[in-house]
Amino acid sequence: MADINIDPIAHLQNATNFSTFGGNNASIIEWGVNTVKSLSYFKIFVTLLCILLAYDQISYQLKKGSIVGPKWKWYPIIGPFLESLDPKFEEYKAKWYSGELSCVSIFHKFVIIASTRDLARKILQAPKYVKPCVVDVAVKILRPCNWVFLDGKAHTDYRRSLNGLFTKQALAQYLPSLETVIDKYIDRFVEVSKKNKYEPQVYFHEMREILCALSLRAFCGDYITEDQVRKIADDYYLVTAALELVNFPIIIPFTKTWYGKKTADAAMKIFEQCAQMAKDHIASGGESVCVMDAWVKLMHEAKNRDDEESRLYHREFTNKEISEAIFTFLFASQDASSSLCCWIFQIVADRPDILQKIREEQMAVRNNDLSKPIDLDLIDKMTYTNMVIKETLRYRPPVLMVPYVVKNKFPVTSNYTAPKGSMLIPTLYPALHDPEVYENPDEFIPERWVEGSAANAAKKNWLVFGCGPHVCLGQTYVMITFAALMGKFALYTDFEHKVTPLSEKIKVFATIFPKDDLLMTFRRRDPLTGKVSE
Ligand code: HEM
Repeated sequence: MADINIDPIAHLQNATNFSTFGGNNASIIEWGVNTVKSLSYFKIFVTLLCILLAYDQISYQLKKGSIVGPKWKWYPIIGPFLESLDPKFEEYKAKWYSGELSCVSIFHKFVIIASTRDLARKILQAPKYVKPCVVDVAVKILRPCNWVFLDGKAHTDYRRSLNGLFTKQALAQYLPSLETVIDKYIDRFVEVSKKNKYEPQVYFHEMREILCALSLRAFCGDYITEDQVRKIADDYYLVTAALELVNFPIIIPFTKTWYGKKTADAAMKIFEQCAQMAKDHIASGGESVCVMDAWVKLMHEAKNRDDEESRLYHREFTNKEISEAIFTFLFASQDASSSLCCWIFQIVADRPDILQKIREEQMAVRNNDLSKPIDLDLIDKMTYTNMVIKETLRYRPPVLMVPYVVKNKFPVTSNYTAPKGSMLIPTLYPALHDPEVYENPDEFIPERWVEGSAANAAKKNWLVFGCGPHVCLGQTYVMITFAALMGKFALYTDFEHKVTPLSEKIKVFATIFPKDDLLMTFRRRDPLTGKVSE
């Protein structure tokens, strides 16, 4: 191969001409420059590559310290990047059970996975050292000024102003709209099955749609039209795809991230219009029936008060700000809630005894009076249905891990300090499958949640919704919505699940889903007689 002379580095020599180094130093520099000059581009490239590879390995070893992880970065620079494009639940699981702290390095990112209950809690409750970590492109899609990117006191203060929108009292106002959506989708699911001659078919997409419709009705009430709900529900998967863990950080037209941003912008535009309608409605003395109304009402009422709570609403939240916050609620809820929905229908359909108990409870809490609308009082009495929801969340926790980034060097254990800039991921699954707390953790046993049981007492293990300053804002909403949803579907439909070898296998798509995408049929059922009609 022909050597190519190095002219481009002539500037190095020029630099030495200005130096004030003594004789020895000058000759060393001269030697260095001459050596470099004698090299070809190819040799320089190879040398730089070797330095880069050595740096990559040494940096990995230093960060890894004593924790479990590959001895070397077997695939230099990229690490297990290709595997992370198609995450496998079994591989995650192997990682969690390989040690309480384990690591991988992908490109420049050093990732530490914490898999015990206590370490997960310690991290989630350490805002001094960590903050939630999102993929780079999330900032562009959710917009940099969005409240979810606030940290420390700014986050705590903003969060306090949102907590009021998801209290039980606030949620009670949204229940009538939710019941309307549930009724509509009961008809729809039966219709879809009927069209398919009651042959089992994939219901994964229908589950995502019903959850999106429920959320949008709860957040925006009737300000959002049916068509807008359908459009957002249809397109939302583009946002999920754009925010996958591994995605290109720059938005290039016609790529996944571009479609994701377009969808998010269109949804936020609709939410902005809804926010204005909510402001007009509350200003004219209207009742609060959705999250937007509740938010505007809190602002309205705060004008004449000066207590600590009211002071949180003393400023006017703009329509844009409200729309961005509402989008974060949708973003936080859509995948996790759809995951829960798929699993609960599959699990209950596969266990007719459990379905029967839910039905009996649903009739009992209504005193056999089916005209009774769902309210908080009714939900509070649904003890068994609630245990089934809790057990589904434990057995198949939608959120497996919550990525955080280390802001300041963090002594996670007495032997290991997580370096600044690394990604630190508390894992929720092992705490929820801890055999010391949950006997036979891989079995689905709703009864383990009876009042006074070991599972109920082990509050520290209940990490389904995280803990600490970023604990899930929507957890009570989830429990109430699913009690209403499961209750009505159990009463008014007869649903069957087709079990395949993939049904119990877990597919990771932001959250977790049955690998066969949930094959089901729904038939109409008379709640009083139990008669099923086609
Ligand atoms: C089954 C359904 C859901 C599950 C399993 C779930 C789980 C979680 C988890 C694990 C976190 C992170 C907590 C932490 O970092 O400590 C979180 C945060 C959050 N969730 Fe949920 N979630 C669900 C549904 C919802 C719904 C319906 C909403 C809508 C209101 C919601 C709103 C949020 C928000 C806004 C945050 C971020 C809170 C903050 O940073 O202050 N989630 N959720």
